[in-house]
Parts: sequence; structure tokens; C-alpha cells
Amino acid sequence: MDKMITVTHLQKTFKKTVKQPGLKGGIKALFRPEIETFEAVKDLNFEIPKGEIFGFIGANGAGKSTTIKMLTGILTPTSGACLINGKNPQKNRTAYVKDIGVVFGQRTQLWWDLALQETYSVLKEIYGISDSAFHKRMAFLNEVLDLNAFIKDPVRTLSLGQRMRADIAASLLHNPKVLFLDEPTIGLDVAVKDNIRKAIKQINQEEQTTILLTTHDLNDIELLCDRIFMIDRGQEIFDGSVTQLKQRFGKIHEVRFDMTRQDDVDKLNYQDLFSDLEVRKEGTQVTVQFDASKIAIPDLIKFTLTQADVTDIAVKDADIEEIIRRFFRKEIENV
Ligand SMILES: Nc1ncnc2c1ncn2[C@@H]1O[C@H](COP(=O)(O)OP(=O)(O)OP(=O)(O)O)[C@@H](O)[C@H]1O
Repeated sequence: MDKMITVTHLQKTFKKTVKQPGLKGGIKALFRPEIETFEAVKDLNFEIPKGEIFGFIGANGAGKSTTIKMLTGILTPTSGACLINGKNPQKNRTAYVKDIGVVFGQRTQLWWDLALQETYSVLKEIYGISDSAFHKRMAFLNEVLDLNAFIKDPVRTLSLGQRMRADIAASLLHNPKVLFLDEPTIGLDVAVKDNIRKAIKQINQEEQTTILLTTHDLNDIELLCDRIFMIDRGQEIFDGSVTQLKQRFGKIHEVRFDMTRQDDVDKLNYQDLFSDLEVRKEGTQVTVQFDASKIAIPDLIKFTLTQADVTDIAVKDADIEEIIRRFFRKEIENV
């Protein structure tokens, strides 16, 4: 398969001035600053084939943004290299930006006061897109992202979900080969997240766009990513499929039941009906961790309610931080 992104021995070191506490420390830092180096990205190596949705995952501060900034040409690596569609993002900047689209979920690249369609017209000029190519492209993006209902509205009046769809369309207007999506479903409600995911999947399948996706949402990971690459403190800790991720780090869906009677808790046996789940009992609280592709939540809840007097139910999915904690717990256990 064709390689679209190649990252070799990529490193980024930041220099920070260390300031001792107090006025004396402040003055010393001013005249004789103590410089500390901090390795935000350490020796990353990966290859992404054309058309893959690559989940780039890590806890806060792991080094994801720093890596994306190097891949998009905003930051220069301290050492190592990245090659995207055969181009070096730092060297072939003008040619390179035509190959990539970037969406930051927390920030918009759209002009706040312009109507959405005017924004697209401006981008058309910036990218030098011909009239016919532009109309064809807009028709496709309208179909996938359903922009028509709000395309005449100023960006500032759009809901967060509409704005995200509008931002994704803007990043795809020039038909890039690679799309960088940073937290595309952040802050959206479940139904809207679902729409965005469907659109991302459709674009990837119809156009073979290579997508590098950063997300803290495990449903994004499960439903979208062909492959997961996890980093912690700038270093790779996992590279594999979602199935391998689950095998290695455990189940990611969790339901917690609060029960009135200890007796019920003691008698409760999920293995009667279900296989492949993990049950933890603590006093009158029972926590079940399971794989949602094998066990449906309503079945699990129905079974529990027929077996025990339940006062509270909480459905909670493990988050990235929890998965990484599990990773380090396992590492310690295996020492
Ligand atoms: N310009 C900079 N100068 C100094 N340190 C920096 C700079 N940019 C990032 N860092 C540090 O590098 C580390 C990695 O940051 P980065 O933003 O890449 O993490 P992240 O994985 O994207 O986190 P988040 O999920 O919170 O966005 C952090 O400890 C951060 O404080």
C-alpha cells in the first residue's frame, strides 16, 4: 500500500527558563537565567498508508499537538523528519499546504462575521480553485455534511455541531490528500457526534483521504479508527488495532449498579448469561466492565434488575487517561 505519512526519529525539545521562587529568584532568572530542556516528543516512528484513519491518542500533555504542529509545518523538529505525500512540511511549505486540511475542534478557521458561503468563496480564491471544480466540490460537501440549511448564516450564529461541519467542509475544499482532525467531536451531543463521525467515514471511504485523528473520545476511536497509535510523555506506548487495544488494556465500557441488599450482590452471577465481562463487587456496589460490541447495555441492565434491588445505575465509559493508567498498572504487574 502507498505510504502517505512517514515519521522517522521525530523529536522536539523545548527550552524553558526555570525561575526559583521569590523576588531573588525572579531577579536571578532575569540576569542569569537557568535554562532547562524539556523533551515533548521523543523518537517517534510511524508510517501511515494512504486512506487510513490513524487514531493519534494520548493523555493531556502527551505531545500530540507538538507532533501535529511538526507534521503540519508550524513547528520545526529538533531532530528527525516527517514526510507527507513525499514532501517535507518545513521545506515545501507552499506546495505542501495544498496537500493537507486541518481542523482544530476547539478553534475555528472560519471568519466569524462572514456568511458561511462567503467564507468558502474566499477560500476558493486563496486555494486558486476553478469555478467548475468549486461547484462540484461544494455539491459533494453539501451532500456529506448537510450544509445547506445554514450556508447563508454568519458563522457566529452557528451551533457548535454546525460549525464543526462547516469547518470540516472548509478544510476539504481544496481536496487535500491528508486531513488532520484534532478533537472533531469535542463538546457535541451524542446525535451530532454521530453525524460528524458518519461524514468523516464517508469522506475517507469515497475519497481515500488519509486522516490523522486526535481524540479523547473512545467512541470516536472505536467507530472510526483503523489503527491506534498511543503516546505518553512524547513516546510511543502502543501501535495496533482497536481490537488489540481492548485485548491489551481491558474493556472500555462500564456500568455501575448500587444495590440495597448485600445478599443480592453476593448471589449475582453474570456468567449465567454473559461471557467475557469483568465484575467488581465493593460492598453494595457492583461494577461491570464489558465490550459493547458483544454485550448490549439494555440486556445487562435488564438482567441485573431481575436479580437485584437496584437503587442507582451509572453508565460510564473508560477514558483515555483511565486506559493509560491501566497500561502503567499492567507494566508494573509484569515487572
Ligand atoms: N512552546 C512550548 N514551550 C514549552 N513547552 C511546551 C511548548 N508547547 C508544548 N509544551 C509542553 O510539551 C508537552 C506536550 O504538549 P502538547 O501540547 O503537545 O500535548 P498534547 O498531547 O497535545 O496535550 P492536550 O491533549 O492537552 O492538547 C507539555 O508538557 C507542554 O507543556
